[in-house]
Amino acid sequence: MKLHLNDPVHQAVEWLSERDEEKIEVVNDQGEIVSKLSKEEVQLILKNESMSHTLGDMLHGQSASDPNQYKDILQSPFFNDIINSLYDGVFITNGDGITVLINRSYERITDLKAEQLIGLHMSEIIEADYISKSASLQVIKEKRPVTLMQQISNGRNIIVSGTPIFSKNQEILYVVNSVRDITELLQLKHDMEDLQELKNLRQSSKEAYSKSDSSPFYTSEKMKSIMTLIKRAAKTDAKVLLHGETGVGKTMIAKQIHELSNRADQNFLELNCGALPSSLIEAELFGYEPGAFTGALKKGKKGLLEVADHGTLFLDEIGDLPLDLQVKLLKVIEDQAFYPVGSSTLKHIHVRLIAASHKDLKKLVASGDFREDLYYRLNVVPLHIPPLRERRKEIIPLARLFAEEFSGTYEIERTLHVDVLELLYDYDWPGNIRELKNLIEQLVVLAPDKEITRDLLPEELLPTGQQRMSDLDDIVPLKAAVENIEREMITKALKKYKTTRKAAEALEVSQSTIVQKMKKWEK
Ligand SMILES: Nc1ncnc2c1ncn2[C@@H]1O[C@H](COP(=O)(O)OP(=O)(O)OP(=O)(O)O)[C@@H](O)[C@H]1O
Repeated sequence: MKLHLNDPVHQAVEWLSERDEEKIEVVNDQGEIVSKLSKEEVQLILKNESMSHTLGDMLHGQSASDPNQYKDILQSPFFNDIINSLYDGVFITNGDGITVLINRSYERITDLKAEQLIGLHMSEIIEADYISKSASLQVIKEKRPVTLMQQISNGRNIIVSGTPIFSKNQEILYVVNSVRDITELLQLKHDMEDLQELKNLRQSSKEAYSKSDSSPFYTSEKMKSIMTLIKRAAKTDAKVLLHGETGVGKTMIAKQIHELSNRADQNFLELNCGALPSSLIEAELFGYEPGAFTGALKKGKKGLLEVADHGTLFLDEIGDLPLDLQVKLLKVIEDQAFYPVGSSTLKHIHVRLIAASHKDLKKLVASGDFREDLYYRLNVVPLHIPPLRERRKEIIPLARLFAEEFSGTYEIERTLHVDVLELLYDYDWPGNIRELKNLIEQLVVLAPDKEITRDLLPEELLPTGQQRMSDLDDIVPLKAAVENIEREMITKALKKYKTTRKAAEALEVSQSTIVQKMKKWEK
């Protein structure tokens, strides 16, 4: 015979005493067996229950009054294996707030051991300063899941989410807390990001290696949009003013503007206004008549303005042009004509001017070092060329291009190991593309094997803490050693001061010395 959950308890008592059966089956509305009760169990429960209660009340009451029924589960090896395999910490208290179980991850995160905690009430754990506050006590008080931040005695911050487990009559049997270390969470997030970065890097270097045509110029979004402007400006005769740190490729861009313009089959000439003294700049720009000044060529010389007629003249480091020459240049722009030094014959010209500066010309105007009228004349199309570190996407394709180029020049095939590419990518390149190009040339020449590996990289490219001591035992010709030190010091100064002028000041040499040396290393 079966009894229903709604049948009174006394019916079960009577039924069991009349028959000789061991167990009675209790079913629900669907006829499913929900429990099998023995005589002993019924008698035991009867001690606490009234005879008028139903079997349903009795069964629910049994779970409420006996949390020990879960004790076996909590102590079973299988359950412990599961709990210990979790990455998150687990901390379980009973409904009174007494610790009954913690897993290994909790021990790892908090440095607290099970032996220290099991059996202690949460308030004792707080009192002992093991934790700052208890999620379990709050869960017990509020009878709902709670998430809070706790500080642990080892100094870590953790997030605890406590969830109550209720009996059928809504009493809390246990509180299960899952615990996460915030520092670990952040670390995981960083690891994920690093992994993604590395994947992108390997992907982009793979793509770069598989490209057959070597034209990786301007793969970054920044440079692509600058190229759009360049193409537009190239179609006109508008003057372009390029601004950007040394070595970012201003000269190269000026050449491209020329090549994209309808002057492409005429001359493109360049004058570095920072590398020559004022009198020589004047002679270079305007040319001179025979015997115009001491040391002048006998037959005179055509100025760049004249040679560049119908073509393009690129005035690099325009910020270094002395004020008296600024006035003369302004006049050339206004008149489209000039007098060579020592001559009374006016030369009419039709030259496109492109100027460049690593200095902020607006500031020079403000300080009175650059004429405002000339600034506005030159600044028709202003273009800022970002430093390489702001367009890192280009580092790897460029490095690869230079490695190919120099492999061809020196007739030795050299490729860059992916570790090297990663370090190149991470470096800030104070000397920009020029510095990158110089380094790759050095590496191609010096690498003993086909693949260029990270041990050949200069110290400044290695992550901090992995830097090598200079190999002082190597004997090299003194000239080469001095040059290496010069190069190292200039690179360091450029990295620190960002501009050739400030680097020159710090190294107590002229700015043109630095520019000349960098250009020499480039060759
Ligand atoms: N996009 C590029 N692709 C390949 N090589 C480049 C690129 N941009 C620059 N370079 C190379 O980098 C070196 C430095 O470039 P460039 O002389 O144009 O820089 P710059 O900004 O004019 O420097 P400075 O201000 O010192 O005159 C040159 O050897 C140039 O060929």
